[in-house]
Amino acid sequence: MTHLIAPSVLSADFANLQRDVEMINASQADWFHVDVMDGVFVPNISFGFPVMEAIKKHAKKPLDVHLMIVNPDQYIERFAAAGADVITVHYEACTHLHRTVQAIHAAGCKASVALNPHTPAALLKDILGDLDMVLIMSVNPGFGGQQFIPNTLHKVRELRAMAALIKPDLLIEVDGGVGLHNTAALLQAGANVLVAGNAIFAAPSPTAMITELKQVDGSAVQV
Ligand SMILES: O=C(CO)[C@@H](O)[C@H](O)COP(=O)(O)O
Ligand SMILES: [Fe+2]
Repeated sequence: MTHLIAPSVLSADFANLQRDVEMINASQADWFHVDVMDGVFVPNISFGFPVMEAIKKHAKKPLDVHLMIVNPDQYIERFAAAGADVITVHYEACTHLHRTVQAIHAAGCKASVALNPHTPAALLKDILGDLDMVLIMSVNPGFGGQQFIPNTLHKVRELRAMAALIKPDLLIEVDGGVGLHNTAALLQAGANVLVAGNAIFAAPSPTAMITELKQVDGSAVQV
């Protein structure tokens, strides 16, 4: 499988949301990355169900929903009903993570767990076999446009090695500060889903940037 590109709608122009959704539909992007922030788990509030439903109404590609909220269990079914295809919950927000993952699957979605920059990949060992994806945060969650934390590369490599034994087809998504400068290295380390917000929406041509990110070949890079 070649890698997937998931533009982060958080960086879109919300006053022209339909235009930006159509741009992603017509581009080589694979998923819509939808960042939900509650102002408690992270120091920012983004949007909730009405905006997500508006995105879903026009989106022709899967919705990859990144829940930066406390008590995600309370809302799994509603996010599934609002059109989520992949649901990511944070390791740091779930006391009974196995139960949460089961609830995501029962709601008909792919299940994914996100790790904050300080959370070791090894903590997922006993649940990896139940996951479809792991999201590695390469910035502290809460805002778009932040700088990539370099230790992420090491963490992706470590997780890919762990997954080789337990879950070889695991998707590894990297989220935060991703752009043309680090895409090849991330692919080489073992990532296969890349979220990009600022790199795409601040580019002179977002569509062309998506094509460029999609065409990066990680095989030739040494990291
Ligand atoms: O989850 C988050 C931030 O918490 C991300 O999805 C960002 O929205 C990515 O934006 P860039 O760092 O690529 O600008
Ligand atoms: Fe995100």
